[in-house]
Amino acid sequence: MEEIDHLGHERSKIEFDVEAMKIVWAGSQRALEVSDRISRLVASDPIFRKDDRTILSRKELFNTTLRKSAHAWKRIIELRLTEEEASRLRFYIDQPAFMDLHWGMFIPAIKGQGTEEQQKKWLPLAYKMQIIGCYAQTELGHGSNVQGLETTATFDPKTDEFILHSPTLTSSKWWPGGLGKASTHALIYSRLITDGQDHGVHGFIVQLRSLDDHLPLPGITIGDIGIKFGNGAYNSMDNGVLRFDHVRIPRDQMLMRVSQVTREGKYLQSDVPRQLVYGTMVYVRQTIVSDASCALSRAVCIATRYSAVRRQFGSQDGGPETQVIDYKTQQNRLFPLLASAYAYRFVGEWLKWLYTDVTQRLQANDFSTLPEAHACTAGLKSLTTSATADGIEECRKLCGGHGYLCSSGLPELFAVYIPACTYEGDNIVLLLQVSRFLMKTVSQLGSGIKPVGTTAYMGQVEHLMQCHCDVQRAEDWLKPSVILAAFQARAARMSVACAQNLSKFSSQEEGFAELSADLVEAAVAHCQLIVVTKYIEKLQQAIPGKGVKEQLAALCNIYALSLIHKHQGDFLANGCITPKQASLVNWQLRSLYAQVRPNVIGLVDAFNYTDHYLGSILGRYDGNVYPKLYEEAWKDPLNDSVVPDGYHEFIRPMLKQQLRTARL
Ligand SMILES: CCCCCCCC/C=C\CCCCCCCCCC(=O)SCCNC(=O)CCNC(=O)[C@H](O)C(C)(C)COP(=O)(O)OP(=O)(O)OC[C@H]1O[C@@H](n2cnc3c(N)ncnc32)[C@H](O)[C@@H]1OP(=O)(O)O
Ligand SMILES: Cc1cc2nc3c(=O)[nH]c(=O)nc-3n(C[C@H](O)[C@H](O)[C@H](O)COP(=O)(O)OP(=O)(O)OC[C@H]3O[C@@H](n4cnc5c(N)ncnc54)[C@H](O)[C@@H]3O)c2cc1C
Repeated sequence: MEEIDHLGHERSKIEFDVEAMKIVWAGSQRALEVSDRISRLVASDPIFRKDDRTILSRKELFNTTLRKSAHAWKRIIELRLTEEEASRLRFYIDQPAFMDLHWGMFIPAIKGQGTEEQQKKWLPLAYKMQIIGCYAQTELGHGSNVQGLETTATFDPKTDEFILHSPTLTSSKWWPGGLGKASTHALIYSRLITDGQDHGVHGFIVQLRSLDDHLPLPGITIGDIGIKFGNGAYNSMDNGVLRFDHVRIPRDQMLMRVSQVTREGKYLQSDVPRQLVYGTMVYVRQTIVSDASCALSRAVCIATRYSAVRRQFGSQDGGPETQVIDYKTQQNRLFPLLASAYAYRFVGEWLKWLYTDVTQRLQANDFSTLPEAHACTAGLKSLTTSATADGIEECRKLCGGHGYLCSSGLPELFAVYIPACTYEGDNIVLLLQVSRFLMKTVSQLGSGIKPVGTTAYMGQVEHLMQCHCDVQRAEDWLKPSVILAAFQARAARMSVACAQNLSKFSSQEEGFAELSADLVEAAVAHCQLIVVTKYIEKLQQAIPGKGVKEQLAALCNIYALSLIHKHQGDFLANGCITPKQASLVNWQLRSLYAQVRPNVIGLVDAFNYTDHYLGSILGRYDGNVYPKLYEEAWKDPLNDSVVPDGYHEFIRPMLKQQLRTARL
């Protein structure tokens, strides 16, 4: 029987080349080919099914994680998948697992902080999965404040070993993914003590479990920290707890690229900056920005398709009711999220370039761009994950009641995504790092040090402090130069205001503590400017395909103007725009919504997500929502029997008792 495309009418209205847009979204024709092939491979393999995840017990869920990970590894070997293909495989399997930490943090940490000799010894074992590693930094008492970690690694010159110890309850390692049940090894961040002196936090490779029977090695207490938010979701991950009781490791298991301990116990600091100990976090924060565009685009794809299927009110003369996507309020909530998904995609691409560039420089001992890379990764990680978490929840609401069903895919997506606002650095703590960087930049203005990179706009601070926005008609808001000038003026004015207010305090520290809420807002303004700038730069490149660039330009304008609307308090209070110009933003936004409306199904089809990956009845490609929702309900285990278990024990006696009371 031929399948009916319930969204066919929508697809017939699309005004641009969706196939060409798929290439832009994937990054290249080759990336699209890889993504497409691997997504189909995963969707067609029954071991990777995920429709039962929310009803499995924790043990069953973890067992599926182990099975899927082992099967994925088998397929990687059998099919000789490249690193890119393997990473796509993990993406489409779509189940957080210990493998993420092994490949995503343990290996990068050894690469970034290990000496050549250490890399030669450990990386081949890790690449072949002969050991499984995790990244154990956070403790029960400290996560954000890395310098406050309490685990100690004390050098014993008699035996040429470090003694790992957890001196307090709060020093227990707590949270590391993969630690609880799967890992054989861990990168332990702990205070280095030599000759009674504390040298601060350093990384150590420590074996935790036997490679023969997986039992914890002597002196090691280890387990899972317990069930986390939401059904399914991040509970496939074995986040763990770990304590050391005087565990000995050889000296050469301290990662020694940044600093070394000699055979005699002497502590040596190399020319490499200490902050490189934090390098793995910079790497992962960069990947999290691209992940944000994936998570947001997934939610938006579901909400957009469903909004085109769903009809409510507005029927005239017995005709069809209005598609909810045609309500302006629905568009005003949904289209900026669609635009944000594209914006995060492009800023993620740029951040990847920035990270590659800084890594090459670090290898050549050029550390000049490290502060900028830290500020950009920290700030953009914070901005994009907060907006994505809120955006997923908004998409759930956009789907009305059915969005609350697990079969919509949105509750699980929300539950699995929200810890991104916390892990790899709490979002507020990270924004405070950005504001520190901005305050330093402002304090150096006029000193001859020219601001570069993403703070180059501060070089024109005098102009930005008093310039006026050049918008008279709504269409003027479509000019990239006008948008950029408004965002630059807002960011510069907010940073300068913070710097001026800071100078009123007797100490920088006191000022930072008192003004931290304002500082965070200045950091957000700076990060939003980066996203807008990188999107506009993307549009300056050649982008082939009929109508593709026009759609991307419309989305760029929606992204920027919806932010001006949302933060108009900042723009107005700082005198960057007038109230009249703020109202023209809304006029222009409405016109942009009308422009993209016929194309939105094409814009979400361009993500090229399979129904397996979306995991949502509301977001099905064919829009066949109602029969499938109805079918799905009957699969619930509660419907296995017509009369529920427990009827005789609880319901019947209650009913009978009421009967007796009524008779009395
Ligand atoms: C199937 C097989 C294939 C599989 C393939 C899989 C691929 C998988 C890929 C990816 C998957 C990844 C999955 C990841 C899941 C997420 C898991 C989550 C893991 C974690 O959460 S790990 C723990 C993270 N913890 C944190 O982020 C802690 C946050 N805190 C900090 O970062 C710091 O403590 C701080 C920055 C907040 C403060 O540090 P502190 O030392 O006190 O520093 P300051 O005094 O403030 O600053 C001093 C100075 O240093 C600069 N600086 C700080 N940090 C950095 C840095 N990272 N880099 C460079 N510089 C830094 C700071 O700006 C100051 O500079 P200044 O002196 O002002 O010039
Ligand atoms: C799902 C998940 C997976 C994780 N995986 C790992 C892992 O694999 N390895 C690992 O080592 N860790 C991991 N973590 C730990 C994670 O990195 C930390 O939880 C995170 O860095 C936040 O630190 P915290 O818990 O100490 O938060 P806290 O710092 O205690 O934050 C609590 C509150 O205090 C506020 N706050 C803290 N400091 C300041 C400040 N200076 N100014 C203003 N406000 C402040 C925060 O904004 C927040 O609102 C994971 C966490 C989660 C949730």
